[in-house]
Amino acid sequence: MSMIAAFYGGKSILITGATGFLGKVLIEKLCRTSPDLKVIYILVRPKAGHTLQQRVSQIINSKLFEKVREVCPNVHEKIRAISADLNQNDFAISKEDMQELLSCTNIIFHCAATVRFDDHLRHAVQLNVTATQQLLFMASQMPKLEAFIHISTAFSNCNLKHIDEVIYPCSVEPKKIIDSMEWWDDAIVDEIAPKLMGDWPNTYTYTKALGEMVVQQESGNLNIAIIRPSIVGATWQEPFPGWVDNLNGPNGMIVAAGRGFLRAIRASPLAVADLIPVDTVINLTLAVGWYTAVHRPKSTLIYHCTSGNLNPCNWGKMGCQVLSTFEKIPFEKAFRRPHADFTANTITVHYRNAVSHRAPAMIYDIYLWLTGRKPRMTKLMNRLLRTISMLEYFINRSWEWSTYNTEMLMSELSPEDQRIFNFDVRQLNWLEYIENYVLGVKKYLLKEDMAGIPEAKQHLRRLQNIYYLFNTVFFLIAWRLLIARSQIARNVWFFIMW
Ligand SMILES: CCCCCCCCCCCCCCCCCCCCCCCC(=O)SCCNC(=O)CCNC(=O)[C@H](O)C(C)(C)COP(=O)(O)OP(=O)(O)OC[C@H]1O[C@@H](n2cnc3c(N)ncnc32)[C@H](O)[C@@H]1OP(=O)(O)O
Ligand SMILES: NC(=O)C1=CN([C@@H]2O[C@H](COP(=O)(O)OP(=O)(O)OC[C@H]3O[C@@H](n4cnc5c(N)ncnc54)[C@H](OP(=O)(O)O)[C@@H]3O)[C@@H](O)[C@H]2O)C=CC1
Repeated sequence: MSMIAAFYGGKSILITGATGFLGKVLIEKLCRTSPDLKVIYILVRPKAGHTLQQRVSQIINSKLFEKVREVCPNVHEKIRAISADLNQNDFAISKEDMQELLSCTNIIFHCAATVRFDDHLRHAVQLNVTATQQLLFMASQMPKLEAFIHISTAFSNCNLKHIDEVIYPCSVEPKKIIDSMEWWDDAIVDEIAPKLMGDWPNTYTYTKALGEMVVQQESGNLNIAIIRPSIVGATWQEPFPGWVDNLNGPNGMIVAAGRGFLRAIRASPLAVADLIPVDTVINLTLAVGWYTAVHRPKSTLIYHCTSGNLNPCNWGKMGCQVLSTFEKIPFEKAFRRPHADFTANTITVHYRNAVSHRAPAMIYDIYLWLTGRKPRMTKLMNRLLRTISMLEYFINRSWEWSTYNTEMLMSELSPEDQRIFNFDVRQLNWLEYIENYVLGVKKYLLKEDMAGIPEAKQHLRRLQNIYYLFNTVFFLIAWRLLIARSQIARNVWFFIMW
């Protein structure tokens, strides 16, 4: 019998960020392995014209929950959506709901965050720092609370090269920043942000570091643990390989490369690609929840959920495998035949952006304009280049994360739990994982049918022929202009003809 699965039986669990990438996989695994849990409270905001109930139904009826619907047919009754906005005071939760949460919750998993790199500092502080502080305050009023698990990121200290499982202080106290945000106007925040952020590359990583400090400072008597995943990718094994549903991190780049938009990216092929499958993160999270509640460690433990020091893979190997998977499993509606490489220096990057990214987009827009359609490719390409510029920081450096606590926890699990809640990334076969990842992007993110593969291959052959034709015409025109202007070129031409 799994001790972890049994532990969650009969429990009332509160999850923030339940509608996000990690949140959905967390609920899925909880409901599948502990169908006898009492209730999962999820804090959800109405969004994009959907009510809370519609949002929950969408999740439960999705492909990801296929197995859960078999194991736990009453899953609808297990999940109780509570209307909440983490940007509001008391999260705008009604009095009755708040009362129920305070009196019943046993475990909290805090996943909600803004993961945008370019978010305004005020908004990032509000969600990643102030909301964490408020949730801790709520937790301190919960008499039945056994554990509070905070999801952070391995990049919260990306300004360091070697990172231990400890909290590193930021130069300005988070409380001071929270207070200042109340009276600083946006102009002041914009001016002061670079100074506050120092060598953090974006507001996301900086505010996640502040969030950890808040957890440490406000932990009081709570049983708290922090999990720091690196770049979270598609599922490795559960509930099935390759599931992914957003464009964050590598996902958007795989789409852009597979559709032929992405031709070159500034990256160090030898830098470690510290990817971690989302089901591995969730298995560790559930194991940490159990361990923190049952063993009650004296201090707040931090768990690195990374792959680099146990089973490293670099961007070069990953890129090659992504491209070779496109040969077998091409994406539909490609703009150009997929082909991309890594560039190293700034001059090459500018050259490749002009020649391989902007020029084809402009040519295609001219074609759209000439055929009476709205040009859109240049705009799309500019967006892609902006996204790449934000990701570059993470693909040109390597970090070392120590994983003592994570390895300690692995050794504490029974063989049964090690199997059901596997977070041993040493068993991961990268080539197989990446192939399933690309396949998952095609099936679950782009919603493409496998039956369309022959047609997609034919489309790529057509694109190849257009490419050859275009190059031939371009070469002939260039050559014709050259021989019209240069005696040497004319001599070469007559020599060849002769
Ligand atoms: C030797 C051979 C070499 C071969 C090379 C070829 C290889 C191919 C690929 C290999 C993979 C390499 C990839 C490297 C990726 C590395 C990632 C590192 C990430 C480190 C993360 C740290 C981990 C974390 O803790 S947090 C989680 C990560 N967070 C994010 O990723 C968020 C990043 N996103 C943002 O900050 C924003 O979305 C931003 C700034 C990028 C874009 O903002 P903008 O306002 O312009 O757009 P949005 O409003 O967000 O969206 C508008 C529109 O665009 C669509 N979109 C969004 N993101 C992407 C994207 N990445 N790609 C494509 N499209 C995107 C979005 O859906 C919207 O579409 P609509 O139709 O308008 O709704
Ligand atoms: N994805 C990754 O690569 C990594 C993620 N992490 C961490 O994991 C956690 C989860 O990330 P991930 O699942 O990828 O993120 P997502 O962006 O997919 O999900 C974010 C979640 O937070 C919720 N949320 C955002 N703002 C509010 C608000 N004002 N009120 C209520 N809920 C809100 C979102 O709800 P809604 O659906 O309404 O927007 C969504 O459920 C984060 O803490 C992140 O820092 C760490 C390392 C890597």
